[in-house]
Amino acid sequence: MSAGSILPLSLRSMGYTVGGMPLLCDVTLDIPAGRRLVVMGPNGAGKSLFLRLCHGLINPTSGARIWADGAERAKAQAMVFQRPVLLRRSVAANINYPLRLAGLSQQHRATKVAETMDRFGLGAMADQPARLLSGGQQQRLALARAWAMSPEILFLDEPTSALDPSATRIIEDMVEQFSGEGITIVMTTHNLGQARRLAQDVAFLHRGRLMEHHPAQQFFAGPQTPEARAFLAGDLIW
Ligand SMILES: Nc1ncnc2c1ncn2[C@@H]1O[C@H](COP(=O)(O)OP(=O)(O)OP(=O)(O)O)[C@@H](O)[C@H]1O
Repeated sequence: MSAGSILPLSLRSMGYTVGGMPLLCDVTLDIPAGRRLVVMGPNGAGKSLFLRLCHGLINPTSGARIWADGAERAKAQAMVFQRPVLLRRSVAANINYPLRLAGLSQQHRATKVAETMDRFGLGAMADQPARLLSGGQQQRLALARAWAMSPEILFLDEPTSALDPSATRIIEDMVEQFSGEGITIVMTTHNLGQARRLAQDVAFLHRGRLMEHHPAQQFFAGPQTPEARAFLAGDLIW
């Protein structure tokens, strides 16, 4: 952990119960800086909930989510969803808006927006309405906008599940670039090939429980629970 870092993120017996129904139970896990963690599991396992709890969109109803800097909701983090949430504004304005909310000066913002568009090939679309971009371009913009906020950790909830293979490839390349810059990645995916390509660590959830948390090689070579074995074999849908 570097001085002032928000990482590791420590989850201690974290749970989330709604209306007496436990949706996530007793998750204990450390997310250290600089790793790519892929969260896997069948439909309804609790993957999205896990990400939303980590990011702070919702709070655990039991246990704890502890950022290393002690903040209740760490600032140096961002989340990107399966369907990008974009403003009815231009591409450039979409990147600019959260920077303004974060209090960056106009000059600093202008530099950052230009750098971001240039870096991710969005310059030619700067003035286009963001919502008219293709799905792949919109997701590229959502990731670029998140990157512009200089996050230490980025949560990605099935970022490519609505995209075709070439758009998926671009997003995977971006994830690898972010990771190469030291940004910690936590992402969910249903795509086993993608998980194998991107994961350094795997957390496997089933019915709201963390069944396995291992380095990716170990998980794929020898899953330890019958549920994870069945999942990797394509035999566990729920
Ligand atoms: N606010 C809520 N109130 C009640 N139930 C919820 C709420 N949020 C999620 N759930 C339920 O919790 C379970 C886990 O949902 P979650 O979206 O995290 O699953 P997931 O692993 O991401 O699934 P999928 O792979 O299908 O996207 C599901 O059964 C879902 O219906």
